[in-house]
Amino acid sequence: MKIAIVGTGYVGLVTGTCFAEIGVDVTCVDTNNDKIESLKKGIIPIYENGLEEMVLRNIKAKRLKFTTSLESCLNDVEVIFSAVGTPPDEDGSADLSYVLEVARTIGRNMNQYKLIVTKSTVPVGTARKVRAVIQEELDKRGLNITFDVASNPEFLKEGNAISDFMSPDRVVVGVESERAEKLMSKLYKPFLLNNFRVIFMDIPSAEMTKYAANSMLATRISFMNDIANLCELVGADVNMVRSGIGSDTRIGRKFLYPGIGYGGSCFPKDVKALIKTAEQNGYTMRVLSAVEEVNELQKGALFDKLVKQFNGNIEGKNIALWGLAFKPETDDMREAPSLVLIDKLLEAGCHVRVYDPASMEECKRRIGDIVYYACDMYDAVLDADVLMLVTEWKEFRLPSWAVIKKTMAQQIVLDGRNIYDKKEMEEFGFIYSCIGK
Ligand SMILES: NC(=O)C1=CN([C@@H]2O[C@H](COP(=O)(O)OP(=O)(O)OC[C@H]3O[C@@H](n4cnc5c(N)ncnc54)[C@H](O)[C@@H]3O)[C@@H](O)[C@H]2O)C=CC1
Ligand SMILES: O=C(O)[C@H]1O[C@H](OP(=O)(O)OP(=O)(O)OC[C@H]2O[C@@H](n3ccc(=O)[nH]c3=O)[C@H](O)[C@@H]2O)[C@H](O)[C@@H](O)[C@@H]1O
Repeated sequence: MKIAIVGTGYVGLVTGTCFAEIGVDVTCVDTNNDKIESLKKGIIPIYENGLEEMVLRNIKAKRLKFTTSLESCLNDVEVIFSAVGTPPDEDGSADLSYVLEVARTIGRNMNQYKLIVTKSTVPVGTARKVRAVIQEELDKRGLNITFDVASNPEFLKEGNAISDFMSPDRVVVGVESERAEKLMSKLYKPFLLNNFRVIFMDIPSAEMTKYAANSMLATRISFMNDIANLCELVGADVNMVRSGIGSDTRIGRKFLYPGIGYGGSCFPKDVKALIKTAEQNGYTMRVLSAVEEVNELQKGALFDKLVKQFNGNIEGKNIALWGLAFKPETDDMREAPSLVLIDKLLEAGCHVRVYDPASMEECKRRIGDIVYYACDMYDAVLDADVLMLVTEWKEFRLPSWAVIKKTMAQQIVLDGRNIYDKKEMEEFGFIYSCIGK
């Protein structure tokens, strides 16, 4: 089977490579020429565990190709997945210009049946717009060609993308025709041979499912951050509370970790977009507005602890930051809480030394040389008054505290991800504070 994937970002590249891995003939398309030239050589533009080997293997097997021209491969393929970006518009709603541009190119160039699948996260009604744009282009060309549109939102997590895609909890597919349903079943069957978990539904429900899923996960995080903040005030330990409530199977253990707020390219943008969709339909998403508000405040949690620790006198303090990415196992810094923290620290006159195993280049690209980029985690804490743990990378979990203690000017650790043990840290001689304890 031959398919095209348009957009070779986190989602498109993983989708294309995973389909190639199960034997599909895949052409990945992107308008970014540099990206495509690198990919042709097997150099991948993102940090994602296991992806590079898989890309190289499938290029070698000639199942994975890259091009900047959708036109050139369009009439060779039956199914086109669109995985281009849907960034937030100025008012928070999803910007559909890339999605509709892809639809227009398809309408202008297709000569026989196509199934056009939207994988990007898009608001309800987008598939209808995609269909209308393609039809408009076909009408201009005076052609009467049958085509289907489908919605197949993606639920992979960065850092775990390949395994999420290869063995998903479920695949959600919105379709309008039997032909489309058959094609999508055929494509996903190899991933789910012994336990077929493709949930077929109407297209608006599939589009809505994606926003509801991300919003539910964001809600759990903000709820736990609220609980954590209250735990601190009343003398409870949120880690205990988390384990106490998480063992109720109705609640479950996942996504209950308090921290310094959720970031990334999706939770912030998708929560905003759903609030906007409701607004456009005369409804108010009260819970989600609170989720957003709690998250914005939570990004300041470590800074507030720092201010409290020094009774407001933080000017000139040396602060070491471990972690920059919005979560471990990725170099992605979109909406990363670290950026908000760095801003606050610099504005207050602190000196900031940072270290992240994967995001140093990305951070330089975003903020330049306004902070010191340490060569490793130990270099970052040199003469530091305070160490702030921002992203819970594995290599930060069991550091050599004896070395760190000697290196730091003052022994203060503020843990934004609750990965250290308070008692142990105090025994080592550190002043230690985390979230919700
Ligand atoms: N990043 C993630 O973990 C997840 C993202 N999503 C959704 O998937 C969509 C894509 O997200 P990412 O992969 O993170 O975006 P990205 O920004 O990493 O990649 C998008 C790619 O599309 C390309 N592009 C834009 N217009 C194009 C066009 N007309 N033709 C060909 N290529 C074009 C861009 O050059 C870019 O390489 C978004 O809607 C996002 O919300 C869904 C699940 C997970
Ligand atoms: O639509 C998307 O793009 C994706 O968004 C999230 O995936 P991702 O953003 O890659 O990362 P997560 O692991 O969900 O983490 C998001 C943020 O929440 C924070 N988080 C997560 C879990 C938790 O318990 N506590 C918490 O603060 C993380 O630190 C991170 O900043 C969803 O988990 C994916 O299912 C979805 O496909």
